[in-house]
Amino acid sequence: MRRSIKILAENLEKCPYTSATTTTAPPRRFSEIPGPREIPVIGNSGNLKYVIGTDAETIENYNKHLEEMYNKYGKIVKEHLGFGRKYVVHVFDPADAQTVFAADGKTPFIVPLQETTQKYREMKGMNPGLGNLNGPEWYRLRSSIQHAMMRPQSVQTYLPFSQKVSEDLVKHVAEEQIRFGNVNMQKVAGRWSLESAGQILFEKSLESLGNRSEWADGLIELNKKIFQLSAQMRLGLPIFRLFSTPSWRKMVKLEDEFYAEVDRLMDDALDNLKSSESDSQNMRFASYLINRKELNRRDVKVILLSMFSDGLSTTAPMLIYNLYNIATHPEALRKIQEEIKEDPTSSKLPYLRACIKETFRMFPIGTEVSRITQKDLTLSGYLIPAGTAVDINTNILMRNMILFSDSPHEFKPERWLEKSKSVHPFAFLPFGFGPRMCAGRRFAEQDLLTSLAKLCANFDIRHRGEPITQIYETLLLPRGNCEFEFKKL
Ligand code: HEM
Repeated sequence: MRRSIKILAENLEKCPYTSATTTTAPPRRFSEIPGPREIPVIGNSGNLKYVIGTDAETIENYNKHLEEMYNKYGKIVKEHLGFGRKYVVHVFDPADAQTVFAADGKTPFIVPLQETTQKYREMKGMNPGLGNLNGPEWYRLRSSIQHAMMRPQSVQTYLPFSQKVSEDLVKHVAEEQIRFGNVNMQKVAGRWSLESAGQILFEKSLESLGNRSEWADGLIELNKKIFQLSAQMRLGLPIFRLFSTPSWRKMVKLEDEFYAEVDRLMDDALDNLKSSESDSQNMRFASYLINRKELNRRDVKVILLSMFSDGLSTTAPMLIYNLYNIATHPEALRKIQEEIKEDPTSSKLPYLRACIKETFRMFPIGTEVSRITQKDLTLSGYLIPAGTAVDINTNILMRNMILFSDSPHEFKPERWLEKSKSVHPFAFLPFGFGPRMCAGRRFAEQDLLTSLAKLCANFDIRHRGEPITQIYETLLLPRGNCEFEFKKL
């Protein structure tokens, strides 16, 4: 990891943002970090709006609250969460992000994205899963999938399945277009991500893009409700930690329903797969896992469940955001179509890749990448003691005026193709960084590239109506008109 930091840091001198943060003065005290006024018990004055008014609009605008804090207090802000919770330090400077990641060590510690899911799994005697674990148990499970998930060559094994899913998607989109006159991508993207998860994780078609689309819609809706409620409970009063509140009981019911379905899918897959002596390089994911001697069936299920639940809510919105950018920029669609026409079998597609990268920048799926520091650090000149929760606000960083000064809110895929333009290497972190970087990154990138290429090669795509924006529902999910017109070429 140190080497990758070194490589990424090669452009640093060119960045005005970084040099401003370099200082030799002794660090200032933690208590001096700027932030909203603190009120005993409640914590930050800013928390009041979440405690008093956990209405949907307040929660949905949490990302705007972060932006306001950045505008008001600057590139480092301290917030006390109140009600027995501790401080979180928000950083909005890529140089600080680099310092935090450099200190990650072999087992970076994180604050779980969904505390409610962690609590539910603990209550049921389940392992909390990759994205909620810390320490040696996280390391043991993560090491066992590193080879199969993170090496580009390993993920290539799944290319034929990804291509099959993209062909099913094209067929499904054409049918929906004829049937409804427009395609509701909120539904179709969810079915697509479920189908892809089935192929990768359960080694079979779930027929989500075929005759089981209603079943798929039900599971996706359930997952959406869990994310919405989880956002409310994360920002509201944390009474559910102590008592069984109505929200907690509702959450347990939703999670029960979700796990009953996923458990059945995992058991079906594992009962049908056998241990094999064949070359593990060419095995699909579940087969690869059951052939790992260090993993028992329970471990395999923990990994499958983590991958399933983390993948379901991320790739579907990313497909929608990509389609939106492409459909609202006809010249970009034309360039993608020309690129594909020139070399129909190539998977290089530099222009489409730049469009995807630009969409990750403009529509980040998460508000932050979190870490709990394991040693004392100096961030923006302030001393941060070990054990502090630090949120690296990727959402703000990737649309920052200084870092993307020419046009942070414009869709400009060309910025990723122009070699002369240097972007701070820690300003663009859609998948996080280091040993805890998104475990599904390669799958997500491959699926998006393959399916977007297929859609662009087959259709002229149009978006009309209310623009798509983002709202906070634990992740940053689409709001606006997600209906598209797909005209067969
Ligand atoms: C397009 C989509 C996606 C984005 C932008 C995304 C982003 C992220 C980010 C930012 C993290 C935290 C990384 C860190 O702390 O440094 C993460 C973690 C994770 N992601 Fe993704 N993700 C995506 C898709 C997926 C998919 C498709 C899967 C599964 C197939 C997946 C599985 C996971 C898992 C298991 C973790 C936890 C890793 C750990 O803590 O060891 N993600 N993702």
